[in-house]
Amino acid sequence: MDRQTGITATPNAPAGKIPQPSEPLLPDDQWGHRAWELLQKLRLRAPLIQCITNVVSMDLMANVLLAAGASPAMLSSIDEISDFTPGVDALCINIGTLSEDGLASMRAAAATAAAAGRPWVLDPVAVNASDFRMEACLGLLELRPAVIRGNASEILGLASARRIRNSKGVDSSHQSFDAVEAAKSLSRSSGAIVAVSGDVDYITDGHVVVGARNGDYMVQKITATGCAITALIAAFISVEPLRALEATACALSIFGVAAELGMEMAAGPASLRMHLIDSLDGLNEDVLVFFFFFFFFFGSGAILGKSLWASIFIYR
Ligand SMILES: Nc1ncnc2c1ncn2[C@@H]1O[C@H](COP(=O)(O)OP(=O)(O)OP(=O)(O)O)[C@@H](O)[C@H]1O
Ligand SMILES: Cc1ncsc1CCO
Ligand SMILES: [Mg+2]
Repeated sequence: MDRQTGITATPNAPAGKIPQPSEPLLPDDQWGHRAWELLQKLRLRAPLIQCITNVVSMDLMANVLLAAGASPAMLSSIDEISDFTPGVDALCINIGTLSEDGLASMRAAAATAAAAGRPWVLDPVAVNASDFRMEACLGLLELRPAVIRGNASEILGLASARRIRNSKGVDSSHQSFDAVEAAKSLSRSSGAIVAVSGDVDYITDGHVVVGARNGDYMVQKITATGCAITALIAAFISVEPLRALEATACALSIFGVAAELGMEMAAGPASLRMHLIDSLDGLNEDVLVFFFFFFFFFGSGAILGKSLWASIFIYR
């Protein structure tokens, strides 16, 4: 496991078989540096990210993208896609508040992005809730997303192409670990990198599985954080499209670092939302070390229990 970010690279293959990653896998001790490097690259390029997303997530998603250094655009009318989408750096599609019109826009935008060589990512929110959603997602998969990010229940349902019974809407009824095999199978069938969020986030190209441990339990209490992370993944892969597994893991980890840092200042979900955005803005390795010492001497002491902080400290 990389000490700085908590990312673990696990060649998850049957005994005796050598995993065949879609991209060369970083050695364990290089993931931390890579995450910061990609965040820096993102800030320098300020990629334009189009998001066709649900009405609940729009504000948080746009603010998370801005704080990370990207340029969000929540344009969703089908009449604007041919003008706008070919010029974006990446596209994020989220079916959270799906409608017939919305789906037509999503399909047109995904096809346009793909034709223009722009990567697009899919967030299959509540895919188990209705046949309409499941069929919409299965149709979108044919348009070849670069990354699919969902919670465990969503990935389990989408991987089997059948609605799972004990799901409860937009929140997960499963642990991320339970969806690892489903994620691998979905990745192989769709050709996309698949990320499952949860206490540990798992990311796979169908051959190897990478885990990212950063984050805080309280993040789940803020609606649309998963949606915002999917948009952040779009921003990361736009600056490193040929290493989408790496970029996806780094995006999840960086968001988790911001959540851990934000949690040091938060009293609950509402203030965490604010502090998370503040933390992501301007976050870099040096800032993190400064905050580590600050909270170590003046904070609650909770910092000592966090893998990131302890790891970063030991790493240095
Ligand atoms: N049990 C947990 N402990 C710590 N962090 C968690 C836990 N569950 C989820 N998270 C974190 O919460 C964030 C959102 O993930 P989650 O799985 O809740 O997405 P989601 O269900 O798609 O969210 P939403 O639909 O509200 O956007 C991720 O950063 C994830 O790492
Ligand atoms: C609560 C909610 N309902 C539809 S989308 C959404 C945001 C979290 O996915
Ligand atoms: Mg979700």
